[in-house]
This record gives sequence, C-alpha cells and structure tokens, in this order.
Amino acid sequence: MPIHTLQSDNYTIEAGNIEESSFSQLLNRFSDSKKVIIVDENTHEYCLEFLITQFEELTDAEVMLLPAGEENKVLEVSFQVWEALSEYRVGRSDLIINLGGGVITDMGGFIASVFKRGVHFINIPTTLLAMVDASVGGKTGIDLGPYKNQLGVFNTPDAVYIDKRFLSSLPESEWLNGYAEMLKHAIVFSKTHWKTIHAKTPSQITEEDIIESIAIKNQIVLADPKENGIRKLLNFGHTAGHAIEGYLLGTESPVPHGIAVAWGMSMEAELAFKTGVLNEVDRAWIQSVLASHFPPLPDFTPVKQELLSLMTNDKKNKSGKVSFVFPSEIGQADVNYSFDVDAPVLESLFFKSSDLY
Ligand SMILES: O=C(O)C(=O)C[C@@H](O)[C@H](O)[C@H](O)COP(=O)(O)O
Repeated sequence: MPIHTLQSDNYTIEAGNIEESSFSQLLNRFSDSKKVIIVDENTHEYCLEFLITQFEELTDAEVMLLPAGEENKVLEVSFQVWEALSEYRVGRSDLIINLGGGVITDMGGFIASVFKRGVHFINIPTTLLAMVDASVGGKTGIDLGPYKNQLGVFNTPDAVYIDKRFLSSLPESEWLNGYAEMLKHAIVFSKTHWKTIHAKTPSQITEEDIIESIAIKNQIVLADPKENGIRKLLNFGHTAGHAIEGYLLGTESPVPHGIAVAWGMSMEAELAFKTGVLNEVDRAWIQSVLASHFPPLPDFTPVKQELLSLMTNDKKNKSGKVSFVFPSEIGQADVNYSFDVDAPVLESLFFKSSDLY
C-alpha cells in the first residue's frame, strides 16, 4: 500500500511502511545532528531493532530506555531523561525519536518540548492507541499524582510515522486500548466510521480504519489546536475515564487508559441520556457495543465521592463546575455541559453494567 499522508498543523502524518515514507529524507536533514531514540522496555525488545535495521543512519543513535507503564509517566522519570540529554550535550538542532505507545509519545514530546526550550522530535507510535490518538495533535504531558496529564504543553512533532507492522507484537488488551479511542472518534464525529468499526474485533481493524480514525482526530485538531472549543469533543468519556484511571492508578488494580475511557463513555452516555441530550436508541447502542468489547463496568458507587473529587480537576472545567462532552446521537456531539459537583443528576454516572439490561 502506498504511503498515505495527512497534513496536520505544520507537520505530516504518514501511514504505511516506514522505509517508504519520508523518514529517510528527514534523517538526511538531521545527518549532522545527534539522534536520541526514547523507548520503553516493550519497544526496546520488540520495535527498536526493526527500526535500526531499516535505517543505518540510526546505528549510532543514543537509546534512552524508560520503564514502561502509566505509573512512570511522571516528573521523576522526565527529570532523569533531561539529565541524560544534558550529559549527552543534546541541543536544539538535534532530534528526539519517540518510539512507543501513548506514555512514550506523551512524555517524550513533553521532555523534548521543555528541554532547552524545544528540541526537534518525531513520533513513531507502536500501539493502536498512540497511532490513532496520543501521537497526533500536539498534546504532550505527564501525570501529577492521580491527575492525568496535568503538566504539559501543546507542541507539535516534526512528523508522525504510522507503520501498522509495529502492532503485530501487541497483546489483545493493547488493541482494546486504541479501539476505545477509535469508537470515541466515531461517536463524537462520524456515524460512517462507527458503522465500519463498531462490530469488528480489534484485530480486524485495517490500516484504512486507522487512517480514517486519525483523519477524524486531525480534522478536529486543525479546527481548534489549543482546545478552546471543538477539540474538547475528543475528550468524550475522559471526564469520568480519567478520574477512574487516576483513582485506580494508586491501587493494586490499575486499568489501561482505553478501558477507563470505554467505561467513561458508557457512564457519560448515561448522563447525556438522563439530561435529555442523547436519544435512547443511540444510548443503548453505544452502551451495548462498549459492553460487548470491554470488561463489564464495575460498581463505582462506593468511591463516588473520590471520583467526583478527581473530576473537579478536569482540564475542561470552568467556574468550579464539572464539564462533559455529550453526544446527541452517534456521530454528533457537543462540548461544555457543566454541572455543580453536587448536582443530583451526576448520580446517574454511577451504575454497573448489570443494571442496564
Ligand atoms: O487530543 C485530545 O485533545 C484529546 O483529548 C484526546 C484524548 O483521547 C487524550 O487522552 C488526551 O491526551 C487527553 O487530554 P487531556 O487534555 O484530557 O489530558
């Protein structure tokens, strides 16, 4: 399949075999520069050799190996990388290559953006989640305790290369992680995309589906790069989802981002229905599709206060209220539905799968 190129905000996203993309030309531009590849334990094992074998310009690149997992998307790890970059005398004309999933592209982008006020960086996402979501759009950041992505900057990469072959080593749970974000793109923006993907198993997702999902995100980001309005659509499911993910991160049973977002979408679809925004048929369709792919929504009622408290720190909030994105039907949604944290209607967020059917 030929390379498919999407133009984003000052950079391109190319999908296809990476050796046929413009990556070689980009490396030529940086031939006199230092190259640093940031990997985690997984991409170090499964993806790094493939990349270096394809591009001999990377043979002498400095590899920085970070611990895998959301619990490591923190300042302490970033600090160690900044120290290493400083020791290696990396400068603004050098290149950082983020080879990994959402943690690596979010944190690597942040590290590059802040170091010496900005070093060039590119993203080579290796998970479905990073391909369709984290690697594109210029949101970089790290977590602060249970609060997701609280420290960060908007800063776009020099390029993004999507090569589906990196997905071949992914476990099923990682596919689901990205699939949740693809369903989100469909729910907030495209019924056509929904119809194409909602009944697929994650491993049936094609390169065309991935490109379509990225194109939806890219279109929304281009309209509102700094999230003043329409970009908030991409946060559907994340008010509740981030609260769940952040809360569980500190327990013995953390959940991956995509599962938390899938649960968050189901909960927020319920709230959208209860407030009269989402129609009953599409609420049921969204919740049944999510229930068919993802683990059952647990009963979060016992930790309702903790979750609501986490939601009060959501980045979409204004004037002390908790904000949500609500679909009105599949393919259409709107932003800025805000409630006082003690509004009785927020009770409807808390239900478990077995209450529904
Ligand atoms: O790109 C965006 O905008 C999104 O909101 C996409 C989300 O799926 C993604 O998880 C994002 O990192 C969340 O951003 P945040 O601002 O809520 O931290």
